[in-house]
Amino acid sequence: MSLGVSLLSVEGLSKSYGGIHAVRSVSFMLQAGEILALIGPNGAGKSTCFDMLNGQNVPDSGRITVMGQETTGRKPREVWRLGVGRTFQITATYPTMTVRENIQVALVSYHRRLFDFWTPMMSIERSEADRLLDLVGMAGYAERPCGELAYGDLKRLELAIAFANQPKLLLMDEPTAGMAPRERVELMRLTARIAREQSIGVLFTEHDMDVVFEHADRILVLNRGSLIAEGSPGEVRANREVQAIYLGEGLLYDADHREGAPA
Ligand SMILES: Nc1ncnc2c1ncn2[C@@H]1O[C@H](COP(=O)(O)OP(=O)(O)OP(=O)(O)O)[C@@H](O)[C@H]1O
Repeated sequence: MSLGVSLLSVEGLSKSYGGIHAVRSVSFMLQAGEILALIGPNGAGKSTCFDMLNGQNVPDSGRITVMGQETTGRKPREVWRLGVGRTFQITATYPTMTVRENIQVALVSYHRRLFDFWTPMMSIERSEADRLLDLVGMAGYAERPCGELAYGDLKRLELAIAFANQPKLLLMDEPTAGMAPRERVELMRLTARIAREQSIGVLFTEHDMDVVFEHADRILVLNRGSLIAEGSPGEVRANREVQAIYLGEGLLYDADHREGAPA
């Protein structure tokens, strides 16, 4: 992991809806190759934060900087063009097209190539599409229609599509939603491996604490719009305020009951 380069810098980000302070003066940094989790109970402000980072929502105040360029309030496509990729909670692929064609469409879009009527779609960016399929362990799926894929494979395809845009920063809003527990861990393991190999920074939200604590280098905890904790998985687990928040949801990691802890 190449720490030192600040890929993303967020300073004093705030957003209110009427009287609801969805996000209150949130600040944090993300380095290249770092896997950062944003967690918090329902309504904590995670999605609002994400949407401001990817341009879908305009902050009331604060500043977002990606690789030295301010992106605050920029449109999603502009943010994407600066190297900020994203994956969606709901899969967004073309079911009647093959797996390879879905990646080819993303590559054509990324390179802004117009369809020319004399070049069949099948031949454009084919080798790059196959390289990306190989990257996510789906080389054998290239000719299969997307609509036939199991949900876990669709998620891996989406990851390949996200990497087709050569992101420097990848935003993943609940990437493992709807997946079986074993598949969740595998998807995040795959994401983390590729991100570290290619020095891509990843910011993800996630409700599954096993996924968070196993894969995040660092964790940010939001509660009622405010950042209440930030640190390594060990530090966040041991944080009293974080434990108290998750107590009601049965996710408490009670340091007092760990082996060796004082009674
Ligand atoms: N468009 C909106 N209009 C009004 N209130 C909103 C809007 N979007 C979010 N909120 C409110 O802002 C707060 C933060 O919501 P947000 O969806 O960002 O939380 P979250 O942490 O992503 O929650 P979840 O884990 O349930 O997805 C909540 O109180 C929510 O009701």
